[in-house]
Amino acid sequence: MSFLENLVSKLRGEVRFISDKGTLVSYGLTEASGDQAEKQARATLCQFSAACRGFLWKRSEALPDTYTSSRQNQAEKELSKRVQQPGAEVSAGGRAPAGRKELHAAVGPGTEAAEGNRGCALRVPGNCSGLLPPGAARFICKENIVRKEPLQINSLVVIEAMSEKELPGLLILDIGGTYGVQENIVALLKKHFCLITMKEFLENKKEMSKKIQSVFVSECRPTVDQELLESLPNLKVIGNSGVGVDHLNLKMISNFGVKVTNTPHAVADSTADIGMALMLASARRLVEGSQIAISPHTKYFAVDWLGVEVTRATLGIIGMGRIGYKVAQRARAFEMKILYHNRKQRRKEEEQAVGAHYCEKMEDLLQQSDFVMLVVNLTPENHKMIGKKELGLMKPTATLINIGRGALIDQDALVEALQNNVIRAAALDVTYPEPLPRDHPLLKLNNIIITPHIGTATVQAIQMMAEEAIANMLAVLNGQPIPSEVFPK
Ligand SMILES: O=C(O)C(=O)CO
Repeated sequence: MSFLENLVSKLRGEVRFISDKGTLVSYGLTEASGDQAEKQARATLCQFSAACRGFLWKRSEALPDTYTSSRQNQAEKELSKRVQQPGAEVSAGGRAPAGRKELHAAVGPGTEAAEGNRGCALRVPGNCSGLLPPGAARFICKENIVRKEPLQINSLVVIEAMSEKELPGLLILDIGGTYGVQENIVALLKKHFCLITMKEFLENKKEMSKKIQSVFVSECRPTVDQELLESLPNLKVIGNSGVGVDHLNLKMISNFGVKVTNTPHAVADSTADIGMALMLASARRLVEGSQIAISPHTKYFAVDWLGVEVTRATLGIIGMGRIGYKVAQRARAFEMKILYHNRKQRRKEEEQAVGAHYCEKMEDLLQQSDFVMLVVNLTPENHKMIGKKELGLMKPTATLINIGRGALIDQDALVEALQNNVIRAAALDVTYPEPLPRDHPLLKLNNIIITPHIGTATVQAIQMMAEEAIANMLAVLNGQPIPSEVFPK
C-alpha cells in the first residue's frame, strides 16, 4: 500500500479530494466560531495528525509560490526548504479563523513551525509540531479552486475532515504490474471513484462488496463472471475500456440489472492507424526487410527483393463502423480504391467523402480486393467468418489484415492458405489465443506479420479510453443519459 493509500484508508470516509503530491491539508466545515471553532480545529488536527503519525514523506515538493504578503512568503519559503528534504517528518498544525465557518488544518513536512505563521500551531507528540501557512489557508478556502483545478495546488493534498458523500467504489484488477491499471490512469479514476483492487476486495469481501458500484474492465480484466456478479449487490455498471466486449457475457450481466458501457470514440484513430501500419508493413515486407538490414550474415542487398504497392491498390474493408471509416479516410490519401461490406450501407455523402463502394455480398469484395481488412466486432454470428472458402475467393496476390478479433478467422485455414500461397500474406494484430502458443504454425511462416494486439496501445488512446469509460460510468451512477451503452442482443 502506498503512503497515501495507507493514510487515506485510515481516514476512510473523510476524503474528498486527493492530489497525490506534497503537503497534506485537511479542511471541513463547522458552525462554530471563535474559541469554539478553534477547539474543533484542534480536535480535527489531533485526529488528523494521529493518522499521519509515523509516516515519512516519500516525495518532497515545494509549496506553491502563489502567496503575496512578504512575511507569509518568508514563512512559506522556509517551509518549502524543509519540504525539499526527503524523509522529513510529518508535522501538523492549523487554525480556525474566528468568525469563519471554514475549519482548516494543514500538515506539512518539517520539524518546527516556520516563523511568521499566524495560525494556531499544534504540538503533537513525536517531535511533530506544525503550522498552517496563512496563504495556504486562504488558498484552500476557495473550495471550488481546490476541486476544479487541483494542479494549481500541485503541492497540496486536500482531505476533508468531516465527510460529505463518499466517492463510489470502483473495482479494478490491480494497480500497476503485468495486468494492473497504469498509474496515470489510476490517477484519473481516483478523481471520481474510490478504487478497490481485486486483492482488497477478496481480503475484505463483506465490507468492500457493499461499496463497489462499478467495475473498470481494462484488457479484459478483471473477469466478470457469475460469481463476481453475485457477490456485488450494489453493482450498477461495468465500464469497459475498449470497444470490443466479446469477453463479457452481456445477457448474464444484464440479468443482474447491471449496465455495460464501452469506448468506441477513444479507440477509433489509434486502431485505424494500426490497420494502416500493418497494411503498409506487409505490402513492403518491412519486418523481413529490417531483419535483412540488421542480420550479421547480410553481405549485400538483393535487387530482386520486392514488395507490392499500397498506392492505387484496392482495399476491401469488412466492417464500416467508426474504425472502418477512419481506415477509409486514411486509405483515400493513398489513392486506394475502397470497397466495403457492412451490415448497413453508409449514407451516399459518407461514401462519397472517402470514395467507398458498397459490396452487399462479402464474396464480391474478397474477389476484387488487393488488401482485405477485418474491422468488425466479434459476435457469435461472425465467428470464423474468414475460412477456407473465403480465403480461396481472394486473389493469390492479396493480403489479409485483421484488427478486429482473432476468432474472426479460421486460423487453421489461414495457415494452409499461407503455406500454399493461396493468398500472398497476412498481417494480424489479433489472434486466438493471445499470445499464440510458441509452437503455433503461424509463427513459423515468413509471409505473416503478427503484432501483440496493440490497436489502442498508445499513451493518448489509453488516456482517452479511461476518460470515456469514466464519463459512461458516472452517467450510469448519476442517472444521466449514457454516452456509450452496450446492449445484449
Ligand atoms: O477496443 C478494442 O476492443 C480493441 O481491441 C482495440 O484494439
